[in-house]
Amino acid sequence: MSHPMHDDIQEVLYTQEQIQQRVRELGAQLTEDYAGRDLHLVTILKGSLPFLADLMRAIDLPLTVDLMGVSSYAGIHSTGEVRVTMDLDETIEGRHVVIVEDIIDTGNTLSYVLRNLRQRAPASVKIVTFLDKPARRGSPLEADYVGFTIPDDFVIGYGLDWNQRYRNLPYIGILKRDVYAGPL
Ligand SMILES: O=P(O)(O)OC[C@H]1O[C@H](OP(=O)(O)OP(=O)(O)O)[C@H](O)[C@@H]1O
Ligand SMILES: Nc1nc2[nH]cnc2c(=O)[nH]1
Repeated sequence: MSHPMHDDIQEVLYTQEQIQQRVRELGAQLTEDYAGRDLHLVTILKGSLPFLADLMRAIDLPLTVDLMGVSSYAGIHSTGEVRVTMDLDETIEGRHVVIVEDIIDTGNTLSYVLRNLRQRAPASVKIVTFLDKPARRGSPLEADYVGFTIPDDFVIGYGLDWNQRYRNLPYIGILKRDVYAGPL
């Protein structure tokens, strides 16, 4: 059945089933790597919420979760200016932190978050990102765990937005050019 939201998609990159499979694999890897340690997941809002919700249930360890609101995109463009919209609730000092991100693109957001979190003296910091788009990276930045490496297209769904919309698409797709090239 046709639906306006789905009509805006040029191509489906990853289906719901492919996403779930890959998240299970990432969860199994983290379960192995963090066995015996207290894992603290720090999620970067808002795009990472669906990934966090799935990933945390795929990790078979005692863990804790906190949220940090960070934003830098307007439409399809990075403003280059990272804004903290909500700070963490708990201290991360002495804790084993894994940052949960939906996508690393230019790397601006995570470079900022890494600098910010390292000042708080955690025991360790690693990064898990569901998507990695290395083509547009400004400075070298590598995630420790990556779901999928994608080409240089603007993607939406599974939490990822365009102007705050499409986050509820259950799959990841490429947005049609005429959607973001046209009037809002
Ligand atoms: O590597 P970068 O080029 O910095 O891009 C990646 C960031 O962009 C998106 O966040 P956005 O600013 O759109 O906020 P949101 O998660 O609330 O949508 C995404 O969730 C990442 O945090
Ligand atoms: N929705 C979305 N947000 C992003 N932030 C950085 N890159 C992207 C992208 O390709 N899609």
